[in-house]
Amino acid sequence: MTALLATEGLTMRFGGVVAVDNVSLIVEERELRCLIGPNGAGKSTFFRCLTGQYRPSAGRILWRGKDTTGLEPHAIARLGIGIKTQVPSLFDGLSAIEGVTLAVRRKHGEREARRRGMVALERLGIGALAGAQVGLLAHGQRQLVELATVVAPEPDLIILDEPTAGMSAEETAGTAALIREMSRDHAVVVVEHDMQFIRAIAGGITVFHQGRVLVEDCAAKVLSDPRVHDVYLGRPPAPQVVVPA
Ligand SMILES: Nc1ncnc2c1ncn2[C@@H]1O[C@H](COP(=O)(O)OP(=O)(O)OP(=O)(O)O)[C@@H](O)[C@H]1O
Repeated sequence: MTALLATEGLTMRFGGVVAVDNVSLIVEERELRCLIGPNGAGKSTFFRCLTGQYRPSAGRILWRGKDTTGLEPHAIARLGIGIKTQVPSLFDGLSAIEGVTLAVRRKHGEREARRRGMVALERLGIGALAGAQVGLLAHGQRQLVELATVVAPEPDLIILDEPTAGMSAEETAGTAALIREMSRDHAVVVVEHDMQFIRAIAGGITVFHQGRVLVEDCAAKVLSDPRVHDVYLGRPPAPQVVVPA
């Protein structure tokens, strides 16, 4: 069967630096995958190639088997890929529902866009914040509204760059649960540093190291792999790594 998203030999060079080195990766429908790795491993560069911010130096990106290498970000969004970068995308002066409605209005009329926006806010547990001004929300709440704008257009694939950055432990646990829930209907790829979050998500993990894929497996195996501990955590595996079923 054709994969939802595939990269073939994806490579990104900056002068003499090979930030992403011949990465072939497959994401299936409704798969939940975390991309992890130490600082400088190439995760952000890979993310930016997938989202159209960078045009790869070599290799291909295939969406449902079709070559989409080098498409601009707006064209990638139109394929059915929802992207959340670390850069805030919402206007401070809008209410949460106005912000989320904007994200859906391209595809639907105002009333239907608002209805879908409300569904997305409720799905993320923040329906009560619909009327709140985005600029006045706490950081974690704002992140959830940003996530709602990504989910509301019902993309087939959601790509998130460090969605829990700056969140409290409670918000991080809540976001992990939400992302697991989202992955029932959407494929989700998450670039993340937070090991608590990665354990809580317990999806598949791809570990980057020096621009390449070092290990790719389920969370339980990856988190107890000595190679991962060597390069990523810099210490031997903990005696017991508990991963939720
Ligand atoms: N625009 C750029 N110009 C030159 N070198 C770059 C550029 N962006 C990234 N690099 C280099 O490419 C390599 C991979 O960087 P990248 O930011 O993708 O890693 P990362 O895994 O996302 O790291 P972090 O977790 O710190 O964000 C690093 O050596 C980095 O210095």
